[in-house]
Amino acid sequence: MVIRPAQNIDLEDILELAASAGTGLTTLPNNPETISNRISNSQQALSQEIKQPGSECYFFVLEDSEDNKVIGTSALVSAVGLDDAFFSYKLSTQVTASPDLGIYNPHQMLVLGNDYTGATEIATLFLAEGHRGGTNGHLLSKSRFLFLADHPERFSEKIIAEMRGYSDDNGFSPFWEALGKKFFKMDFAKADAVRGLGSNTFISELMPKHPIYVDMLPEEARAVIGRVHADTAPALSLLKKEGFTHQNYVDVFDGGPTVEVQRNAIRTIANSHIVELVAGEPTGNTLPIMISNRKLKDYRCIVAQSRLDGDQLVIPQSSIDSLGLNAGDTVRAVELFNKRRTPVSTKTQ
Ligand SMILES: NC(=[NH2+])NCCC[C@H](N)C(=O)O
Repeated sequence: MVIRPAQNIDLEDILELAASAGTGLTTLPNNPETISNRISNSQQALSQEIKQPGSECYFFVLEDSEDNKVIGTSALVSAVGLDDAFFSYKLSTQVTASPDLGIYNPHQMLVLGNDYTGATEIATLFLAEGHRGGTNGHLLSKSRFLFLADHPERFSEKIIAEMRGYSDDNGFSPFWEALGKKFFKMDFAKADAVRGLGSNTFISELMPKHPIYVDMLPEEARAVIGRVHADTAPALSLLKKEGFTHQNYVDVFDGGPTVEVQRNAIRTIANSHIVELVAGEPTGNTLPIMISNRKLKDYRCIVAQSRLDGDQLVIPQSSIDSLGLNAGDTVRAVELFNKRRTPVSTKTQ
């Protein structure tokens, strides 16, 4: 299993994954034009010298190198909201009180804003059913952090993840039904698909202009504010272990949580080391180690069983080959599982 940048030849495999992802995985639409633009944007960013984050998207795939099949996707957007406004709802508090009457009422309000403008977004995490569990989901998600660590000038200090919000098996979102639908006059799948094409202009045009009092929404909608899609729960728990926290921002369409972290606080980055590759069979107690070759266009990231306790990392020659490196080259490596926790399966984010 190898992480590498997406290429044009992956288009068909990626569309197959997109078709199986269903509604709500906004940035992986089943649309050939959007996906192929994203691949080109990514290829271009990887071959340019970039000194500060812009609207680049780095699009990665997880390839099963045995049959050259792409089984997962993930991406990094350098900075959101620079070409187009990036919207979130902030859950803020307003207190109305009348001490004379003995009435005290804290209200939650949904306030529309662009507070995450300029932040780096991790997105588009999807792993084919049948490959979930084990190390794949962790490699897909966390390889982005090793990439961030080696190319900091391309990204912001603040990293966010919009988690896919709650919707049922039929793609029905109670939050959308109660709120967005009244203003957009379309169902959730359609709104999510339009957003997936990459433009947020219709959000500025159609979203309600005033804050929304949460108390005035029906119970079914209130209940899913800040809740994730069932397939996304493992991805959220992984990000929380990396240090991401929820600061009361939610998605404007489905109420899913947006989580954030300062780049250098990300555990995978903080615990990673630059080490020299040695070809061989590791001895003693080995653990899954995530290893990045630290490159751009030729970026590769893998997991190999080894031990990370010095300046050198012993892995088989075949693993060195899949990184496109030679013995003696340096890599960035980290134990894949924080604090040796048991793996959970990761599906979508
Ligand atoms: N429906 C949502 N809350 N979508 C937000 C984005 C979900 C996911 N992070 C993605 O990249 O597509």
